[in-house]
Amino acid sequence: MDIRYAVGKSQYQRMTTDELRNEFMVDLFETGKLNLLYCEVERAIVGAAVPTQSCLALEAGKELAADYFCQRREIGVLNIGGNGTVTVDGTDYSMENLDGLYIGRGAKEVAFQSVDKDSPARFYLISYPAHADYPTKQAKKADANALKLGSVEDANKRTIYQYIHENGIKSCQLVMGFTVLEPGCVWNTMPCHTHERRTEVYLYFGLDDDSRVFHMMGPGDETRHIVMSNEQAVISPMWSIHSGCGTKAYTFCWGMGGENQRFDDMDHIAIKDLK
Ligand SMILES: O=C(O)C(=O)C[C@H](O)C(=O)CO
Ligand SMILES: [Zn+2]
Repeated sequence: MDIRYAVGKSQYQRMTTDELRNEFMVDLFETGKLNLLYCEVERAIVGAAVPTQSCLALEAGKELAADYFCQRREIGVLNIGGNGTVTVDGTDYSMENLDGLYIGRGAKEVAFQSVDKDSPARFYLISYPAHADYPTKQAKKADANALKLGSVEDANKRTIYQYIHENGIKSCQLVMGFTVLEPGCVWNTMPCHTHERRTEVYLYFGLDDDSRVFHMMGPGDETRHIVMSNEQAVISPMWSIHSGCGTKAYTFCWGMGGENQRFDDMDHIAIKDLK
């Protein structure tokens, strides 16, 4: 597992494009592999599993000094690919496109499988340390708390589907879901915000080869952007906005961990104050 150390605000001010990409952008989807990245920020682990012929088992790795991955951790899973299965301690969860799964602390064996190796499942994972056991539970788009935000005039009409949150699937600190932009809408989270109480990771997906999302980051008065392509994730530290503008509509998975789970606990920044 690679480790990504945290970058401070003052270091950020002087970083080049390549340095920003190397420190904050995460590229983990690889056919036939399960790749993980350990982030110092909130001790998040971000991962991607794309099983083909055989199933891929989630191992703790030496970085966790644990008997198994979920000994002290919880995980959120989102399938952004073809049909697949996640097996948790002998129970199979069938995962269609955009199905989610919360895996609680204490689950000993977790494995990922595809139904069709030519149209594999693409599992995105986000994990944080957990202090209590909550039951493993599947999430379906039809059961998500759906928040409709934005407008066509502001090019930001979108639906936020909340899976793991205060009033939905229970967790210790993980809050997770995904946001779908309407065709022709390109902005997410604008007007933007920070929330020093939580850090966030975004995974952009549903982009074709020629499309990109300009992910906005940094304090509101000192923004930079990172150009993201399909299935790339980006770490958003506590001091950073997280917003994006695509060359066309896209979808993204957001996941957070930290001090609280209050989705609306945000420090909003007016567009006129951005620099
Ligand atoms: O579309 C949006 O707006 C979002 O999805 C916002 C993120 O979920 C977020 O930043 C939550 O803090
Ligand atoms: Zn946020």
